[in-house]
Amino acid sequence: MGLLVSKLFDLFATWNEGTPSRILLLGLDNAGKTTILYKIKLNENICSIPTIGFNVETVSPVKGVTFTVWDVGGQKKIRTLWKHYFQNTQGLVYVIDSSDSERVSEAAEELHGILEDDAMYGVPVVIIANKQDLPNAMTCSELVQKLDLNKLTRTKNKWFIQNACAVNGEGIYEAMNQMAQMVKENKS
Ligand SMILES: Nc1nc2c(ncn2[C@@H]2O[C@H](COP(=O)(O)OP(=O)(O)OP(=O)(O)O)[C@@H](O)[C@H]2O)c(=O)[nH]1
Ligand SMILES: [Mg+2]
Repeated sequence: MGLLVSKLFDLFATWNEGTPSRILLLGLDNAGKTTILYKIKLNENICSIPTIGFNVETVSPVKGVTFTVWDVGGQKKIRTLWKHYFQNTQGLVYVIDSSDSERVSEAAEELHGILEDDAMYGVPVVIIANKQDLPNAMTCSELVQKLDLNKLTRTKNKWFIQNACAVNGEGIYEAMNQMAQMVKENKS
């Protein structure tokens, strides 16, 4: 009997691993979300246009891990649509244009707004400090301050910040690997 239960448990674990986790990819317009999505999916630099609506792709950025990634347009007038994608989200990837210091407070406000929603309670967050190739890109430690990331711990969201450059792919694997770990920890 014990053996049967153990076998069933293993079977369930395998099945559960194969189920894609639902990941939401958000951030202000022009942050680089769509560029990141297709870098992961195709390992190519696509010529992106601003997203009106969303893109969704199933990707396997890390061995043994499958994500369904929802990339939702970030223009101000369509950010009110973000909340319709929150339900059942298992991880949030929040993308920042690190060279855009003028809009970093707007990016912070939107991030905290997302995480105030009940549906996002406890959802782990990976912040991608994108566009590190551009001059005057803010560093991760600057962004921790400017985005007030320590507040997230108080709202029960584990977080991690990763430097990246979507155009050459630097830091993208690391960000996804971290997301995979955090989603796994959150499930168990
Ligand atoms: N220099 C540089 N440019 C980048 C990087 N990542 C993205 N871009 C450029 O930034 C611009 C916007 O990228 P998108 O991926 O379309 O941005 P988005 O976040 O999807 O924007 P919306 O769909 O409007 O919300 C494009 O011209 C990209 O080529 C990066 O790491 N470095
Ligand atoms: Mg886009």
